[in-house]
Amino acid sequence: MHPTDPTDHRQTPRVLSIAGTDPTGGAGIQADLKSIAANGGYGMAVVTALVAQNTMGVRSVHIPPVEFLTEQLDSVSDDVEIDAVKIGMLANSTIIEAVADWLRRQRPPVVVLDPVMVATSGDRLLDERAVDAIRNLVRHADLVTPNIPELAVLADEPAVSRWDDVLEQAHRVSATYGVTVLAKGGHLADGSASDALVDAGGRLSGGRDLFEFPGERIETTNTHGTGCSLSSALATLRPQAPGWEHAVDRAKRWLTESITHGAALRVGHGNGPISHFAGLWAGQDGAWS
Ligand SMILES: Nc1ncnc2c1ncn2[C@@H]1O[C@H](COP(=O)(O)OP(=O)(O)O)[C@@H](O)[C@H]1O
Ligand SMILES: Cc1ncc(COP(=O)(O)O)c(N)n1
Repeated sequence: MHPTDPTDHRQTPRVLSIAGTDPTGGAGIQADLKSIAANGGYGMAVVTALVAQNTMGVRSVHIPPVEFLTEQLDSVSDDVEIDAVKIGMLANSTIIEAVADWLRRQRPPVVVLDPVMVATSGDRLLDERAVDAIRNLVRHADLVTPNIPELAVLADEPAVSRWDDVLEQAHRVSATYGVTVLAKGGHLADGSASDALVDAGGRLSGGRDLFEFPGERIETTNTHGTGCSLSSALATLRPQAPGWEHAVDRAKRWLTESITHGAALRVGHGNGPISHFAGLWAGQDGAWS
């Protein structure tokens, strides 16, 4: 039963995305809102940066004054009880500080941080000088979801390419920052796309420090926004699930189906988007009454 069923007293999670934009709808805030809806949440969004981008790359970035960011954040939290927040593109250290300040004042029960640094196209989305600030922000999160290059930056170590090394690096990041880590294997070169939930403090169910989520690489170029979509799905599912591993298991199954059906959308000429509602649409027969 879905939580919006009036006979069901569970609350639909109210989920806030704090992120940049993608006018082609595949990544950033636009992807987050679709992902939150597809996973049973009520989506809200605060924009950190306006990004002129498409499936082929980033053209330019416009950053509104930081006071306006704080005004947006307070507008939401002064009015709405937020069950979970997903933080994505933050662009520079001034924005990171403003989000950290707001978290100190208004911390929602679930905070997922996707430490966005570089787009799939290779364009930078975080100022190189802001790396220390993002490392500090990790300490405010419950879950951080780095891809392999981002994991290495957080660890302040060279990037690794073997899965066992990824797990060890994720363990060190978890211990250093006191945070649960979802290490994402989408950048592995061996035909797999496995992820792993790692917590050096044994905060996972049963006091475990590792849950692995094996996955096979789908042959597709529709991977724009996979990280954005996964982190918002996790922020949405965590308030509904008994533990992080349950949320990751469901999110990964949903993401795999959404990646599989991305190409059918025929959006753009580069790295296309995923199909966030493929599972929902599969249940519709298409006949008009
Ligand atoms: N080609 C693919 N086939 C299946 N799963 C994928 C593929 N590419 C990425 N994923 C999955 O998408 C999610 C995002 O992974 P990744 O690409 O590593 O992060 P990011 O989008 O932040 O760079 C992970 O769950 C990863 O396993
Ligand atoms: C505004 C914004 N945020 C994040 C990404 C990264 O996307 P991906 O999930 O493909 O790494 C992006 N391209 N644009």
